Amino acid sequence: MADRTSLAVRDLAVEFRSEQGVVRALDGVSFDLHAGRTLGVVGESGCGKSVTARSILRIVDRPGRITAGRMILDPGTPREVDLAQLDPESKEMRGVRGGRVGLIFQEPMTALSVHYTVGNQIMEAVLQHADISKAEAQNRAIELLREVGIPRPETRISAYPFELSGGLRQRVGIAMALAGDPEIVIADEPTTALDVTTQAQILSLLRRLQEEKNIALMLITHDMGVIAEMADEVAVMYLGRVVEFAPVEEVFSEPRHPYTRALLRAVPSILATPRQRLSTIGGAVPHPGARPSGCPFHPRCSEQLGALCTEQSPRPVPPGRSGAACFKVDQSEAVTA
Ligand SMILES: Nc1ncnc2c1ncn2[C@@H]1O[C@H](COP(=O)(O)OP(=O)(O)OP(=O)(O)O)[C@@H](O)[C@H]1O
Repeated sequence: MADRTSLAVRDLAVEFRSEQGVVRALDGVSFDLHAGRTLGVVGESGCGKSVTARSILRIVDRPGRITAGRMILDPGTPREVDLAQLDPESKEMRGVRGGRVGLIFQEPMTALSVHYTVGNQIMEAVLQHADISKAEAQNRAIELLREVGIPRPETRISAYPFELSGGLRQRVGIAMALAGDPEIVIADEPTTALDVTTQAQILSLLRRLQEEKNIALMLITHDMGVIAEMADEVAVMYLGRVVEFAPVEEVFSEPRHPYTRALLRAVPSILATPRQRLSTIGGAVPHPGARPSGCPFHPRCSEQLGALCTEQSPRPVPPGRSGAACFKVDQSEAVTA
């Protein structure tokens, strides 16, 4: 199948301004999402994963603001639109949110109300994006519940979310995300709140649905295990930047950025003995309001090259290409070129 780009994000910058100062949560983020493929977005807490997702859907919390960049949905087609230019409250953006782009939350109750049955809520979501009758929407809701593997969907549509287990609730969350027949689905830590067995089931469901519907999936996680299992390509984020981008095999077999290597060292290995301590990354992620000069990772980097890294900012990874924003990588690639 042709490699169709569903979304092209370029040089995206987001700032939160308050009396305490300006926090640059995203600092020139670029990547593409492709139909039928999964982009895994990984990084420690606070690196900008959720703000990236929320920017695409134009639901960044106040006082957050997109200050630069483009987010082109369906580039090069008659349906092309720059989401960064749309009014978040406009009809067009409401059609994108939950329609052309679906969102799966870590906690499904974020998307669900306790006051309505799951059937009513999915029907409502279907009706927002399709001009069909209520009876047709109800059939579609049952069909969606079946697609996400909910047993006896004809009776389950009458259940309230709190009557369902965490795993079934997340399946309903996925059904909600699919209600508008999206071409892109953004899943923000969709399995973090679940036990390991349920996590595996939900990931395999996501993979099956993605393949069947040729969805471009953006999967946000802090878990390298989830990345290994699900991603085709990986964007590693640090302090509001994509510091490495590569196909998943490359990220695991030859990680380029010192930060990616540190993340991989922090993953527990099945070969480790119970007493072997987990490697953790030294130091904490600085607050984006106090961004270090030069390469933002330099204060924690064991491989830094002195003034180059402390004073200058490495080039961002050009979208669509494998690479790392790192002077050491630039130097070693120059030597081998
Ligand atoms: N509502 C807000 N007000 C002020 N700053 C915010 C707000 N939301 C996010 N930020 C800033 O944006 C940065 C990135 O946040 P984001 O939630 O995208 O991180 P994340 O990588 O998704 O982390 P986590 O894994 O903990 O969800 C944060 O460090 C914070 O400084």
